[in-house]
Amino acid sequence: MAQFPAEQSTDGSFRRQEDAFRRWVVADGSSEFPPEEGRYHLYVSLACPWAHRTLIIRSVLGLEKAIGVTVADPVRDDRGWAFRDGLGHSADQAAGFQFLSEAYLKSDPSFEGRYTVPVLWDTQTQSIVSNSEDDICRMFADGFRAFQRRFTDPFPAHLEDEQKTLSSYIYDRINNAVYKAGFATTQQAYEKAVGELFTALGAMEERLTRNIFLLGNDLTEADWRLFCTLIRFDAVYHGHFKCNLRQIQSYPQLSSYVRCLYQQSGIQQTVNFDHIKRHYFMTHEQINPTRIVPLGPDLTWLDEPSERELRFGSYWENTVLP
Ligand SMILES: N[C@@H](CCC(=O)N[C@@H](CS)C(=O)NCC(=O)O)C(=O)O
Repeated sequence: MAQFPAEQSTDGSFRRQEDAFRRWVVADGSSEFPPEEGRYHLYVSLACPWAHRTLIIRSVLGLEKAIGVTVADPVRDDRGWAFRDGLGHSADQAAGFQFLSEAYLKSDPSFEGRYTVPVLWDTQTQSIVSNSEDDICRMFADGFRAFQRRFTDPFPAHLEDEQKTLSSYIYDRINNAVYKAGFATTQQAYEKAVGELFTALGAMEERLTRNIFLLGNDLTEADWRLFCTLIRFDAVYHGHFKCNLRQIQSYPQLSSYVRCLYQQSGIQQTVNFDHIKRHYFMTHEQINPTRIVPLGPDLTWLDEPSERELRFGSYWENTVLP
C-alpha cells in the first residue's frame, strides 16, 4: 500500500505533487504583496526538510523580527498538520488556525492536494502567498532585503548558473531521492532511487574534498538544501526510508561538512531531532505500522569540533547589525 496513493505511479515510484501557490512578495511595487514587517507569517514543521530550508534562510538573513513563525505538531494524522501547544510547537497566534488545511481552503476552497509545509501566509489578504520552499527562500533574500539584519547572500550573483544546476541536481538526486526510496512500492523503484541517491552522495563527498562549501568559499542556499537532508539522514532516512548503504557519519567530508553547517550560528535552534524522529516514525503508518520510535542513533558526533574551517581557512562569520 502506498503512503500517498494519489502520487504513486504504476511502476511503483513516488511522483511528488506540484506546489500550488507560487505568488511573490516583491519590493518594486509590482505585486499585491509588498514587503512589510510583521505582515507575512511562515508555517513550518521542524520535521520537514523543505520547511527547514525556509527557516534556515530566514535565520541566516536575520529576518526573525520581520517574519513570524508557527511550528506545527510533528505528529500528523489524516487531518494534516495541526497547531497546538506542545514541546517545541504551539497554537497559531497569527491567524488562529487549528489545522494548516484552513489556510489552504481559505485561499482556495477547491484545493484538493495534500496540505504541505512550508506555507508563507499573508495576514492582510488572508491568503497563501507561496507553498514553494524554493520561491520562499528566494523571496526572503530578494523581496525582504530591507528587513534583513545579517550580511550574507545565499544566492551570490557570480555563482547563479552553477548554483541553479547544482540545486536542481541536489533536489532530484538527494532531497527527493530519499522520499522516492522510502515511498517506493516496488523493489525496482526502490533500488533505482537508492542507487541514484548514493551516486549523488558520492559526488558531493568528492566535491567537498576540494572546497569548504559546495561552490567554494561562499555558503549558499545550495549548501542549506543539502544540509536539510544530511542532518536527517542517519536519524530517519537510513532506517525508516531504507537508505542504508552507508550513514553520513561514515563519509569523511560529508560528516565534517554537516557538522560545520550545524555549528554555524543560529542553526542548531532550527534542528529538532525529537520532532524529526517522531514525525517520520509515527506519521508514515504504511511504513512503520507500530509507530515505535527508535532510541538511536547516537548523534553526539554532530557536537564535536569541526576541523573544516581550520583546514580550509575560516569562513567569514555573519555579523549581526547593531
Ligand atoms: N513543497 C515541497 C514539498 C513539501 C512537502 O511535501 N512537505 C511535507 C512534509 S516533509 C508535508 O507537508 N506533507 C503533508 C502531508 O503529506 O499531508 C516540494 O514540492 O518539494
